[in-house]
Amino acid sequence: MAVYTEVSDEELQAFLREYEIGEMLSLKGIAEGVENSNYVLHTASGYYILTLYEKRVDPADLPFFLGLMEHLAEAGISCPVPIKGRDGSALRELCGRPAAIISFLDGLWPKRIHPWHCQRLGAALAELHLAGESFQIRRDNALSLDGWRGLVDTCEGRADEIEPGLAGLIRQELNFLEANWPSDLPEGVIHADLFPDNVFFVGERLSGVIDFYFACNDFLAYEIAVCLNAWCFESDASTFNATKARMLLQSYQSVRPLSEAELAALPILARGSALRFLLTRLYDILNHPPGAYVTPKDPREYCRKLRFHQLVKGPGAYGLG
Ligand SMILES: Nc1ncnc2c1ncn2[C@@H]1O[C@H](COP(=O)(O)OP(=O)(O)OP(=O)(O)O)[C@@H](O)[C@H]1O
Ligand SMILES: N[C@@H](CCO)C(=O)O
Repeated sequence: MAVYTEVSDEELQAFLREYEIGEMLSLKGIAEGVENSNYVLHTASGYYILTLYEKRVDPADLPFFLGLMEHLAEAGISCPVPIKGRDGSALRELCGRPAAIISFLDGLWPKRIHPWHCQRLGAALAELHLAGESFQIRRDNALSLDGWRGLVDTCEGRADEIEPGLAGLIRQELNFLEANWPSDLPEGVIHADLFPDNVFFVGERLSGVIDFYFACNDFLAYEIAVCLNAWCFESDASTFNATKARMLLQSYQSVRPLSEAELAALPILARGSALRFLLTRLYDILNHPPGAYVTPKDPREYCRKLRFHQLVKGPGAYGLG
Protein backbone atom coordinates (compact mmCIF):
# COMPACT_ATOMS: atom_id res chain seq x y z
CA MET A 1 0.00 0.00 0.00
CA ALA A 2 1.41 3.39 -0.73
CA VAL A 3 0.52 6.50 1.18
CA TYR A 4 3.73 7.97 2.55
CA THR A 5 2.43 11.52 2.95
CA GLU A 6 -0.92 12.29 4.59
CA VAL A 7 -2.76 15.33 3.20
CA SER A 8 -5.02 17.34 5.53
CA ASP A 9 -8.36 18.79 4.34
CA GLU A 10 -7.02 22.33 4.80
CA GLU A 11 -3.90 21.66 2.73
CA LEU A 12 -5.95 20.03 -0.01
CA GLN A 13 -8.49 22.85 -0.12
CA ALA A 14 -5.72 25.45 -0.50
CA PHE A 15 -4.09 23.30 -3.23
CA LEU A 16 -7.35 22.94 -5.17
CA ARG A 17 -7.84 26.71 -5.23
CA GLU A 18 -5.09 26.71 -7.90
CA TYR A 19 -7.31 24.59 -10.22
CA GLU A 20 -10.66 24.92 -11.95
CA ILE A 21 -11.91 21.40 -11.27
CA GLY A 22 -14.65 22.26 -8.80
CA GLU A 23 -15.17 21.81 -5.11
CA MET A 24 -13.58 18.90 -3.26
CA LEU A 25 -15.98 16.08 -2.39
CA SER A 26 -13.61 13.38 -1.12
CA LEU A 27 -10.01 12.20 -1.05
CA LYS A 28 -9.14 8.54 -0.57
CA GLY A 29 -5.65 7.00 -0.25
CA ILE A 30 -4.96 4.23 -2.79
CA ALA A 31 -3.94 0.86 -1.40
CA GLU A 32 -1.68 -0.07 -4.34
CA GLY A 33 1.68 0.91 -5.75
CA VAL A 34 5.00 1.23 -3.96
CA GLU A 35 6.65 4.39 -5.25
CA ASN A 36 4.52 7.49 -4.68
CA SER A 37 1.61 8.60 -2.50
CA ASN A 38 -1.57 8.29 -4.59
CA TYR A 39 -5.10 9.42 -3.84
CA VAL A 40 -8.39 9.23 -5.70
CA LEU A 41 -9.69 12.79 -5.67
CA HIS A 42 -13.40 13.35 -6.22
CA THR A 43 -14.46 16.90 -7.03
CA ALA A 44 -17.62 18.46 -8.40
CA SER A 45 -16.26 17.85 -11.94
CA GLY A 46 -15.44 14.14 -11.53
CA TYR A 47 -12.65 11.79 -10.45
CA TYR A 48 -8.90 12.43 -10.63
CA ILE A 49 -5.66 10.97 -9.29
CA LEU A 50 -3.62 13.15 -6.95
CA THR A 51 0.03 12.06 -6.72
CA LEU A 52 2.68 13.30 -4.29
CA TYR A 53 6.08 12.31 -5.64
CA GLU A 54 8.26 10.51 -3.11
CA LYS A 55 11.85 9.32 -2.67
CA ARG A 56 12.75 7.72 -6.00
CA VAL A 57 11.39 10.48 -8.20
CA ASP A 58 13.83 13.30 -8.93
CA PRO A 59 11.76 16.52 -9.19
CA ALA A 60 13.93 17.56 -12.16
CA ASP A 61 12.46 14.60 -14.09
CA LEU A 62 8.82 15.57 -13.57
CA PRO A 63 8.56 17.81 -16.68
CA PHE A 64 9.69 14.74 -18.70
CA PHE A 65 7.10 12.43 -17.11
CA LEU A 66 4.19 14.86 -17.26
CA GLY A 67 5.17 16.11 -20.73
CA LEU A 68 5.39 12.54 -21.98
CA MET A 69 1.88 11.67 -20.76
CA GLU A 70 0.53 14.75 -22.50
CA HIS A 71 2.45 13.93 -25.70
CA LEU A 72 1.32 10.28 -25.79
CA ALA A 73 -2.30 11.18 -25.08
CA GLU A 74 -2.22 13.69 -27.95
CA ALA A 75 -0.82 10.92 -30.19
CA GLY A 76 -3.81 8.70 -29.35
CA ILE A 77 -2.33 6.51 -26.61
CA SER A 78 -4.78 5.95 -23.77
CA CYS A 79 -2.94 7.25 -20.70
CA PRO A 80 -3.57 9.81 -17.97
CA VAL A 81 -3.40 13.50 -18.89
CA PRO A 82 -1.88 15.97 -16.41
CA ILE A 83 -4.42 18.59 -15.31
CA LYS A 84 -3.15 22.14 -15.54
CA GLY A 85 -3.90 24.77 -12.89
CA ARG A 86 -5.05 28.34 -13.48
CA ASP A 87 -1.41 29.32 -14.14
CA GLY A 88 -1.07 26.73 -16.93
CA SER A 89 1.23 24.53 -14.87
CA ALA A 90 0.49 20.88 -14.03
CA LEU A 91 3.23 20.61 -11.44
CA ARG A 92 3.12 22.27 -8.02
CA GLU A 93 3.83 21.50 -4.36
CA LEU A 94 1.68 19.92 -1.65
CA CYS A 95 2.82 19.01 1.90
CA GLY A 96 6.41 19.80 0.94
CA ARG A 97 6.36 17.32 -1.97
CA PRO A 98 6.10 17.90 -5.72
CA ALA A 99 2.52 17.03 -6.64
CA ALA A 100 0.23 16.81 -9.66
CA ILE A 101 -3.34 15.92 -10.52
CA ILE A 102 -3.85 13.61 -13.50
CA SER A 103 -7.00 12.34 -15.20
CA PHE A 104 -8.60 9.13 -13.93
CA LEU A 105 -8.49 6.13 -16.27
CA ASP A 106 -11.26 3.52 -16.32
CA GLY A 107 -10.43 -0.15 -16.14
CA LEU A 108 -8.89 -2.77 -13.89
CA TRP A 109 -5.48 -4.34 -14.03
CA PRO A 110 -5.46 -8.11 -14.60
CA LYS A 111 -4.76 -10.21 -11.50
CA ARG A 112 -4.48 -13.36 -13.59
CA ILE A 113 -2.76 -13.11 -16.96
CA HIS A 114 -4.18 -14.94 -19.99
CA PRO A 115 -2.44 -15.17 -23.38
CA TRP A 116 -4.91 -12.65 -24.84
CA HIS A 117 -3.77 -10.03 -22.31
CA CYS A 118 -0.24 -10.46 -23.71
CA GLN A 119 -1.55 -10.10 -27.24
CA ARG A 120 -3.29 -6.80 -26.41
CA LEU A 121 -0.18 -5.66 -24.57
CA GLY A 122 2.20 -6.35 -27.48
CA ALA A 123 0.39 -4.10 -29.97
CA ALA A 124 -0.20 -1.36 -27.37
CA LEU A 125 3.49 -1.39 -26.45
CA ALA A 126 4.61 -1.06 -30.06
CA GLU A 127 2.15 1.82 -30.55
CA LEU A 128 3.55 3.49 -27.46
CA HIS A 129 7.09 3.12 -28.83
CA LEU A 130 6.09 4.64 -32.16
CA ALA A 131 4.20 7.52 -30.50
CA GLY A 132 7.27 8.27 -28.35
CA GLU A 133 9.48 8.85 -31.42
CA SER A 134 8.34 12.46 -31.75
CA PHE A 135 8.76 13.33 -28.04
CA GLN A 136 11.47 15.98 -27.77
CA ILE A 137 12.70 15.69 -24.16
CA ARG A 138 15.31 13.04 -23.32
CA ARG A 139 15.90 11.19 -20.06
CA ASP A 140 18.59 8.55 -19.69
CA ASN A 141 17.64 5.37 -17.86
CA ALA A 142 18.97 5.83 -14.32
CA LEU A 143 18.22 2.16 -13.68
CA SER A 144 20.43 0.67 -16.39
CA LEU A 145 23.98 -0.72 -15.97
CA ASP A 146 25.45 2.21 -13.96
CA GLY A 147 22.47 2.28 -11.64
CA TRP A 148 22.64 -1.49 -11.13
CA ARG A 149 26.29 -1.25 -10.12
CA GLY A 150 25.38 1.33 -7.46
CA LEU A 151 22.57 -0.88 -6.13
CA VAL A 152 24.79 -3.99 -6.03
CA ASP A 153 27.45 -2.04 -4.10
CA THR A 154 24.82 -0.81 -1.63
CA CYS A 155 22.94 -4.08 -1.14
CA GLU A 156 25.35 -6.97 -1.49
CA GLY A 157 26.59 -6.82 2.12
CA ARG A 158 23.11 -7.76 3.39
CA ALA A 159 21.73 -9.64 0.36
CA ASP A 160 22.24 -13.10 1.90
CA GLU A 161 19.78 -12.12 4.67
CA ILE A 162 17.08 -12.43 2.00
CA GLU A 163 18.34 -15.63 0.32
CA PRO A 164 21.62 -17.50 0.93
CA GLY A 165 23.93 -17.02 -2.05
CA LEU A 166 22.12 -13.93 -3.32
CA ALA A 167 25.15 -11.64 -2.98
CA GLY A 168 27.21 -13.94 -5.23
CA LEU A 169 24.40 -14.25 -7.77
CA ILE A 170 23.96 -10.50 -8.20
CA ARG A 171 27.69 -9.72 -8.32
CA GLN A 172 28.36 -12.42 -10.94
CA GLU A 173 25.36 -11.40 -12.99
CA LEU A 174 26.39 -7.75 -12.95
CA ASN A 175 29.89 -8.72 -14.15
CA PHE A 176 28.40 -10.79 -16.97
CA LEU A 177 26.03 -8.02 -18.05
CA GLU A 178 28.74 -5.36 -17.93
CA ALA A 179 30.88 -7.49 -20.26
CA ASN A 180 28.09 -8.42 -22.69
CA TRP A 181 25.44 -5.65 -22.69
CA PRO A 182 24.54 -4.60 -26.27
CA SER A 183 25.36 -1.10 -27.44
CA ASP A 184 23.73 -0.55 -30.83
CA LEU A 185 20.06 -1.52 -30.68
CA PRO A 186 17.23 0.87 -31.71
CA GLU A 187 16.46 3.30 -28.89
CA GLY A 188 13.46 5.38 -27.98
CA VAL A 189 11.15 6.36 -25.15
CA ILE A 190 10.16 3.38 -23.01
CA HIS A 191 7.70 3.14 -20.12
CA ALA A 192 10.22 0.97 -18.22
CA ASP A 193 7.78 -0.38 -15.60
CA LEU A 194 5.09 -1.98 -17.73
CA PHE A 195 3.87 -4.54 -15.21
CA PRO A 196 0.28 -5.83 -15.17
CA ASP A 197 -0.62 -3.37 -12.39
CA ASN A 198 0.14 -0.51 -14.77
CA VAL A 199 -2.07 -1.74 -17.63
CA PHE A 200 -5.85 -1.45 -17.38
CA PHE A 201 -8.46 -3.50 -19.20
CA VAL A 202 -12.21 -3.07 -19.65
CA GLY A 203 -13.46 -6.52 -20.58
CA GLU A 204 -11.01 -7.75 -23.22
CA ARG A 205 -10.04 -4.27 -24.36
CA LEU A 206 -6.81 -2.72 -23.14
CA SER A 207 -8.19 0.57 -21.82
CA GLY A 208 -4.98 2.35 -20.86
CA VAL A 209 -1.50 2.51 -19.42
CA ILE A 210 -0.59 4.37 -16.21
CA ASP A 211 2.47 5.20 -14.08
CA PHE A 212 5.06 6.76 -16.37
CA TYR A 213 7.43 7.64 -13.52
CA PHE A 214 10.25 5.37 -14.68
CA ALA A 215 9.90 6.32 -18.36
CA CYS A 216 13.19 7.08 -20.07
CA ASN A 217 15.22 6.59 -23.26
CA ASP A 218 16.64 3.11 -23.67
CA PHE A 219 16.61 0.17 -26.08
CA LEU A 220 13.04 -0.47 -27.23
CA ALA A 221 13.70 -4.21 -27.05
CA TYR A 222 14.69 -3.84 -23.37
CA GLU A 223 11.08 -2.87 -22.69
CA ILE A 224 9.91 -6.09 -24.36
CA ALA A 225 12.27 -7.99 -22.05
CA VAL A 226 10.71 -6.23 -19.03
CA CYS A 227 7.30 -7.38 -20.25
CA LEU A 228 8.45 -10.98 -20.87
CA ASN A 229 9.46 -11.04 -17.21
CA ALA A 230 6.43 -9.31 -15.80
CA TRP A 231 3.71 -10.98 -17.92
CA CYS A 232 4.90 -14.37 -19.17
CA PHE A 233 5.90 -16.40 -16.10
CA GLU A 234 3.50 -18.61 -14.18
CA SER A 235 2.89 -17.69 -10.55
CA ASP A 236 5.82 -19.87 -9.38
CA ALA A 237 8.09 -17.34 -11.22
CA SER A 238 10.16 -20.24 -12.59
CA THR A 239 7.89 -21.69 -15.28
CA PHE A 240 7.99 -19.59 -18.43
CA ASN A 241 4.85 -19.56 -20.59
CA ALA A 242 6.12 -19.49 -24.18
CA THR A 243 2.57 -19.12 -25.56
CA LYS A 244 2.12 -15.82 -23.73
CA ALA A 245 5.54 -14.68 -24.94
CA ARG A 246 4.74 -15.61 -28.55
CA MET A 247 1.44 -13.70 -28.39
CA LEU A 248 3.22 -10.66 -27.00
CA LEU A 249 6.05 -10.73 -29.54
CA GLN A 250 3.88 -11.47 -32.58
CA SER A 251 1.43 -8.76 -31.68
CA TYR A 252 4.25 -6.25 -31.05
CA GLN A 253 5.77 -7.14 -34.43
CA SER A 254 2.46 -6.66 -36.23
CA VAL A 255 2.92 -2.92 -35.41
CA ARG A 256 6.73 -2.58 -35.13
CA PRO A 257 8.80 -5.46 -36.57
CA LEU A 258 11.92 -6.34 -34.57
CA SER A 259 15.34 -6.55 -36.26
CA GLU A 260 17.45 -9.73 -36.12
CA ALA A 261 19.76 -7.95 -33.67
CA GLU A 262 16.88 -7.05 -31.36
CA LEU A 263 15.57 -10.64 -31.39
CA ALA A 264 19.05 -12.06 -30.75
CA ALA A 265 19.52 -9.67 -27.80
CA LEU A 266 16.31 -10.68 -26.01
CA PRO A 267 17.93 -13.25 -23.68
CA ILE A 268 20.54 -10.82 -22.35
CA LEU A 269 18.01 -7.99 -22.14
CA ALA A 270 15.75 -10.32 -20.15
CA ARG A 271 18.63 -11.05 -17.77
CA GLY A 272 19.29 -7.33 -17.34
CA SER A 273 15.64 -6.60 -16.73
CA ALA A 274 15.43 -9.43 -14.16
CA LEU A 275 18.48 -8.06 -12.34
CA ARG A 276 17.02 -4.52 -12.38
CA PHE A 277 13.82 -5.54 -10.58
CA LEU A 278 15.68 -7.96 -8.30
CA LEU A 279 17.93 -5.09 -7.18
CA THR A 280 15.27 -2.43 -6.63
CA ARG A 281 13.13 -4.92 -4.69
CA LEU A 282 16.15 -5.97 -2.67
CA TYR A 283 16.99 -2.35 -1.90
CA ASP A 284 13.40 -1.64 -0.88
CA ILE A 285 13.10 -4.66 1.40
CA LEU A 286 16.42 -3.88 3.11
CA ASN A 287 15.50 -0.19 3.51
CA HIS A 288 11.81 -0.48 4.36
CA PRO A 289 10.70 2.72 6.17
CA PRO A 290 9.19 1.63 9.53
CA GLY A 291 5.47 2.35 9.70
CA ALA A 292 5.11 3.20 5.98
CA TYR A 293 1.77 2.26 4.50
CA VAL A 294 3.39 0.04 1.82
CA THR A 295 4.04 -3.68 1.22
CA PRO A 296 7.50 -4.34 -0.29
CA LYS A 297 7.64 -6.74 -3.26
CA ASP A 298 9.57 -10.01 -3.07
CA PRO A 299 13.05 -9.88 -4.69
CA ARG A 300 13.27 -13.69 -4.74
CA GLU A 301 10.65 -13.80 -7.52
CA TYR A 302 13.21 -12.07 -9.74
CA CYS A 303 16.03 -14.43 -8.65
CA ARG A 304 13.96 -17.28 -10.10
CA LYS A 305 13.25 -15.39 -13.31
CA LEU A 306 16.92 -14.48 -13.67
CA ARG A 307 17.96 -18.12 -13.25
CA PHE A 308 15.54 -19.10 -16.03
CA HIS A 309 17.07 -16.61 -18.48
CA GLN A 310 20.63 -17.61 -17.52
CA LEU A 311 19.88 -21.02 -19.08
CA VAL A 312 18.25 -19.66 -22.25
CA LYS A 313 20.28 -20.30 -25.44
CA GLY A 314 18.45 -18.01 -27.87
CA PRO A 315 15.21 -16.14 -28.64
CA GLY A 316 13.51 -19.44 -29.56
CA ALA A 317 12.92 -19.92 -25.82
CA TYR A 318 10.47 -17.03 -25.99
CA GLY A 319 8.07 -18.84 -28.30
CA LEU A 320 9.62 -17.75 -31.60
CA GLY A 321 10.81 -19.91 -34.49
N1 LIG B 1 -4.77 7.66 -13.89
C1 LIG B 1 -5.24 6.70 -13.10
N2 LIG B 1 -6.52 6.31 -13.23
C2 LIG B 1 -7.03 5.38 -12.39
N3 LIG B 1 -6.35 4.80 -11.39
C3 LIG B 1 -5.08 5.15 -11.22
C4 LIG B 1 -4.45 6.12 -12.07
N4 LIG B 1 -3.18 6.28 -11.65
C5 LIG B 1 -3.02 5.46 -10.61
N5 LIG B 1 -4.15 4.77 -10.34
C6 LIG B 1 -4.35 3.81 -9.25
O1 LIG B 1 -3.32 3.99 -8.30
C7 LIG B 1 -2.57 2.78 -8.17
C8 LIG B 1 -1.11 3.15 -7.95
O2 LIG B 1 -0.65 3.98 -9.00
P1 LIG B 1 0.81 3.88 -9.59
O3 LIG B 1 1.01 2.53 -10.22
O4 LIG B 1 1.05 5.07 -10.43
O5 LIG B 1 1.64 3.99 -8.25
P2 LIG B 1 3.14 3.85 -7.92
O6 LIG B 1 3.28 4.20 -6.49
O7 LIG B 1 3.95 4.60 -8.92
O8 LIG B 1 3.32 2.30 -8.03
P3 LIG B 1 4.20 1.26 -8.80
O9 LIG B 1 5.36 2.00 -9.39
O10 LIG B 1 4.50 0.30 -7.75
O11 LIG B 1 3.32 0.62 -9.86
C9 LIG B 1 -2.85 2.01 -9.42
O12 LIG B 1 -2.73 0.61 -9.29
C10 LIG B 1 -4.30 2.39 -9.70
O13 LIG B 1 -5.15 1.63 -8.90
N1 LIG C 1 7.01 -2.82 -10.86
C1 LIG C 1 8.03 -2.80 -9.82
C2 LIG C 1 7.66 -1.89 -8.70
C3 LIG C 1 7.54 -0.46 -9.09
O1 LIG C 1 8.69 -0.02 -9.69
C4 LIG C 1 8.23 -4.20 -9.27
O2 LIG C 1 7.33 -5.03 -9.43
O3 LIG C 1 9.26 -4.43 -8.65
